[in-house]
Amino acid sequence: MTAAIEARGLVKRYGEITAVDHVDLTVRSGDVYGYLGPNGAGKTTSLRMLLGLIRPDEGSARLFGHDPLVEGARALDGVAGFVEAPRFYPYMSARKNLEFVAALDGGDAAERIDEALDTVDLTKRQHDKVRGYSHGMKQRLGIAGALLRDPKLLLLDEPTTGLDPAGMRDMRALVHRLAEDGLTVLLSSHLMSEVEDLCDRVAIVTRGRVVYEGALDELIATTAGRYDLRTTNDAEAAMIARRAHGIAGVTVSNAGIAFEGDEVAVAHLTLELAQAGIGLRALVPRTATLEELFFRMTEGTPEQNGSQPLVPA
Ligand SMILES: Nc1ncnc2c1ncn2[C@@H]1O[C@H](COP(=O)(O)OP(=O)(O)OP(=O)(O)O)[C@@H](O)[C@H]1O
Repeated sequence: MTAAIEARGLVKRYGEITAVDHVDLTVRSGDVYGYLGPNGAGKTTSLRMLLGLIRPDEGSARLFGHDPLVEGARALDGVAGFVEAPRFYPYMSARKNLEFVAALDGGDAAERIDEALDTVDLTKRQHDKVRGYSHGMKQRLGIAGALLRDPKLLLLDEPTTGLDPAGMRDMRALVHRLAEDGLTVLLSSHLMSEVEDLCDRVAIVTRGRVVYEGALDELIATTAGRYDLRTTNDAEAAMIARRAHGIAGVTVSNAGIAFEGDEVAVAHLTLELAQAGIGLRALVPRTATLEELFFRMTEGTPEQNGSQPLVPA
C-alpha cells in the first residue's frame, strides 16, 4: 500500500544552519504520527517541505506516491494542513472566512462548511467575528478550513502550542475524533505527553536529524522499569530497597525514592517494606519525559548537545 508520506533524505540549509538534515519519514495511511522535538529542531521546516511550500536542497517527499515538486498542486490532492498559525480575516465571521476559503478551493468545498464547523465544535459561534475568537478557537477554525478540502492526510504544526489547558484538551479531543474518522494525521509537537496521548508512531528530531522513528509503545517500553516511591519512612525504605534483589539505581531526595526494577522485584520490595512496618504513600511507574528520552538517545548532556531545554508537560 502506498505510504501517506514517504520522505527520503530531506535536507534544508539556511546559510550555516542545516535546519533539516537528511530526514527519512514514513507515515502510513491511518497513522497518527508525532513529529516530536524541541524548539528549532526543524519541525516547521520539514512540514513546509512536505506541503511543497519550500523546496528541499536535497532529497524528496512523496504524498500518496506523488511528489509536489514534480507534480505541483495535483500532488496535494487529499492533503491539507497549516504551518504555524492559520490565518483568517479578523473582521469577518468564521463562516464567512470558510466561505472565502471554499471559494478559493473550488469544487464542492462549500458544501462541507456545516460539517467542518460541527466537527471542530464551532457551529454555535460561526457568525461571530474571528477577532473575538480565542487562540484555541482560531486553531480549530484552521482545522475546519483544512477539512473543507476533504483531506485524507492532515499536517498540523504544533496545534496546541500557546493554548490554555482547556484549549489543549479541546484540540486533542478534536485530533482523536479526526483519527477515529480514519484521517491520517502528522502533527508536530514538543510535548511528549501530547504525542503519547494522540499518536501511535513517532519520529524524534533534534537539530534537524531524526534520532528515533518507530512505534510509540516500543519507545515507551524502553523506559519501563523506573519507579518513584514515597513511604512513611523513606530513609529506612531506601536501605531496604538497596539490599533488595532485582532493585537498582536507588536514589533518595526530598521528593522521595527513585529506583529501577522489574514488576516481580517491585512486588517483593513492597512486601519487604510491609514486613518492616513501612507504609506506602505512593508507588508510581515513571514515564520518561521527552527530555530524558532525547538525552538518552543522543547520549550527551544538554550542554554537549547545545540544545535548548525541552518542555515536559
Ligand atoms: N526562513 C529561514 N531563514 C533562516 N533560518 C531559518 C528559516 N526557517 C527556519 N530557520 C532555522 O532553521 C532551524 C529550524 O527551524 P524550525 O522552525 O523548522 O524548527 P522547529 O522545530 O519548527 O522549531 P519551533 O518549535 O521553534 O518552531 C532553526 O535554527 C531556525 O532558526
